[in-house]
Amino acid sequence: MTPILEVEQIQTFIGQYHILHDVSLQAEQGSITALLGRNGAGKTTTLKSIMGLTPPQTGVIRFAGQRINGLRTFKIAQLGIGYVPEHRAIFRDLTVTEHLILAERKRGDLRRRGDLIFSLFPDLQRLERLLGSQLSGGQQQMLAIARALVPETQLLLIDEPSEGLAPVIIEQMMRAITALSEHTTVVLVEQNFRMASAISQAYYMLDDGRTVDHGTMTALRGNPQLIQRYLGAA
Ligand SMILES: Nc1ncnc2c1ncn2[C@@H]1O[C@H](COP(=O)(O)OP(=O)(O)OP(=O)(O)O)[C@@H](O)[C@H]1O
Repeated sequence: MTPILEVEQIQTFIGQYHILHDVSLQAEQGSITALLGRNGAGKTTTLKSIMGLTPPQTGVIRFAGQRINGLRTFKIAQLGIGYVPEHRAIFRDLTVTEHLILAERKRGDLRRRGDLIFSLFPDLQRLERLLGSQLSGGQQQMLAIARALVPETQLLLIDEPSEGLAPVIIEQMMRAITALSEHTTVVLVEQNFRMASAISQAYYMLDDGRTVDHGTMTALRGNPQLIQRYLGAA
C-alpha cells in the first residue's frame, strides 16, 4: 500500500539554526503514527515542516503521491491536511460554535461534517454556547481537534494532545483519536509514551533533529532499552 504521507530526508533551518538534519517518515492510510523523542528532538518542527510553516531546505515531502514541499501553508491545508498545534490556539471570546464556523473552508462544511465531529466529541454539542475561556483544558483540546476536522481532512497532524490533561481526560482523548483514525490518518507528537503506545500502530524516534529508529509500536514496547535510551523512561 502506498503511504499517504512520505517525508524523505528533510533538513529544516529556522533562521540561522539547523534544526532538522535528516528526518524521514511515512504514514500508512488509516493508521496512527507517533513521533517520539525527548524535548527539543525536532518533533514539532517536523510537523511544521510538513505544513510549510518552517519549510525544509532540502528533501521531499509527498502527500497522496503529490510533492507538497514548496507549496504555501494554505495550499497544503487545502489538499486535506489538518494541523492541531501544541498550544491549541483557542480564542477566549468566541463560542464553541463560532470556532467551528470559522474553521469552514467552504460554506456548509460544518453542516456536512457536524455529525462526524459531534459523534467523536459529543461534549462539544452540549457546550456549543460556551466561550473558549470557559472551557477546561480537555474541552479546549477537543475543540482544537474538532476545528481541524471541519473541512474534509485526509491527514491530521496533532501536536501533544495529552499536554496538561488529567489522566481521565487523556483516556477520553485516546478513545476519540482512535475513533477519528477510522476516518482520517493521524500523525501524532506525544511526550506521554503510555498514550502514544496505546493508540499508535507505528512510531518514529527523533533525536537531535534526526530519525534514529522506526518500526511498529508492538516492537517498541518489547524494547525497553530503546525506550530508555531515547525517552529516558520504560
Ligand atoms: N524559532 C526557533 N528559533 C530557534 N530555535 C528553535 C526555534 N523553534 C525551535 N527551535 C529549536 O529547535 C529544536 C527542536 O524544537 P522542536 O520544538 O521541534 O522540538 P520538540 O521535539 O517538538 O520538543 P518539545 O517536545 O519540547 O516541543 C530545539 O532545540 C528548539 O530549541
